[in-house]
Amino acid sequence: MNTVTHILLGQTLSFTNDPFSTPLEDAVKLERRGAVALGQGKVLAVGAADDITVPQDAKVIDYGDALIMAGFVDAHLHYPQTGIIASWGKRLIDWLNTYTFPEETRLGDPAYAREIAARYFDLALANGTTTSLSYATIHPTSVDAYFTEAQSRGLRALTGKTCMDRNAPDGLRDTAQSAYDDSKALLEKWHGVDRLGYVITPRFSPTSTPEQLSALGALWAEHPDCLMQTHISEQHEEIAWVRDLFPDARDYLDTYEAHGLLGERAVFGHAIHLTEREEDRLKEVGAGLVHCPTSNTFIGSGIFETARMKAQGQRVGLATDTGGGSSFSMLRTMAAAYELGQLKGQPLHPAQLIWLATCGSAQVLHLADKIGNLDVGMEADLVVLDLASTPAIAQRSARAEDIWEAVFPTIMMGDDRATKAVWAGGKPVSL
Ligand SMILES: Nc1nc2[nH]cnc2c(=O)[nH]1
Ligand SMILES: [Zn+2]
Repeated sequence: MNTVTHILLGQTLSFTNDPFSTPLEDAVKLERRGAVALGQGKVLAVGAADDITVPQDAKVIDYGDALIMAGFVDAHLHYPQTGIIASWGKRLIDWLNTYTFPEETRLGDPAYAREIAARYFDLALANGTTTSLSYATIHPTSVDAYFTEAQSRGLRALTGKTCMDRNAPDGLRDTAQSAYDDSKALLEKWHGVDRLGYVITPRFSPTSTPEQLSALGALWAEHPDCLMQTHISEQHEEIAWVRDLFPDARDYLDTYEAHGLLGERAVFGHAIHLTEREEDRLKEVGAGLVHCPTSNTFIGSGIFETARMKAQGQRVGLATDTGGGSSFSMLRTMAAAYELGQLKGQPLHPAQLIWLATCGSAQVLHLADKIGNLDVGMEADLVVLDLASTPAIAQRSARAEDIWEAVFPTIMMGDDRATKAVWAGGKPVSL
């Protein structure tokens, strides 16, 4: 028997289809005065408040005009870079060497890794992000720190030990064999425990030898239910470097494919400057591409063409890429995606932006049957957004003529002040 423990009242937003390929009226279900019934960590009912019966023992929480929707799913970030977010003036390779690698070295200290993991989840939850797919550092204890923190908060969370056996400083390199052994041990320890998922994680081709890529490809073949995440085609200098390092590869994607690191459960961060062959192959395989718009402008990488990639039939998610990205907020990230779309003459509709930050990312993570949408049977990970969280936003949303005009000012100008409440696994999160 499913016992309803909580009824949440407010405006509700659910997706019934992908708004990139389906007209809005058939893609989104909105209730002006909606209700969500929760119990056993799941969504048990969603509908018009008038249509939902409130069991006697259920606690009713009325959020007024606030928007109740699925919690945000951040499909690519680096929790170890929390402390160096917003570091000035470098492009990718310089940025890695100057800011990132020294900070990631510090996470070799398990106590520091625990401190940063806790800080990261505090910030993510304050911004309404309920699931994060993060990179860890090369240190196995950095994976333990992240999973332990997520587990204690009841979160669905994913990460993996970042593997690098070349072109990284002393103290931040493993080997092909130790990357395989450590990843395997962590996978066996954490994958499928509670709401946690292990992700096989070669950082990117420049920091892995062909031997290491092959070792991780072999591990993935032994555990095909895991995701594999890495970076691809973020900056032109990086692509040229990959060409030098892998002279026999057809292109950047081939450096992964040749080593068993391409498949439906692959999650590629950035994917900005792809060749036609790479785009065709990624689509054929059904791999996930993750758009990281604040990172792409912050590091000066280029413009991912979201609308074009979606029209091609690519699987696309959205992410902060903290700390190359300049924010912990998926609202800010949607705003950046909108602005980049404008630069390409392809403005994304607010429904498409929200879909990317929830359903789209969940699809890339192969978790769309569990998270990323407000629907019966889904895990109860929710964010409740105040659509009038600042005077500037409130005065604009006050004259809105429909929900999209009401929500767009929060997408463009909102931050953690818009997070009225967060629910994770059916429980309220204290913010
Ligand atoms: N933005 C970003 N790109 C990368 N490519 C390889 N590592 C990284 C990283 O940490 N951040
Ligand atoms: Zn990244």
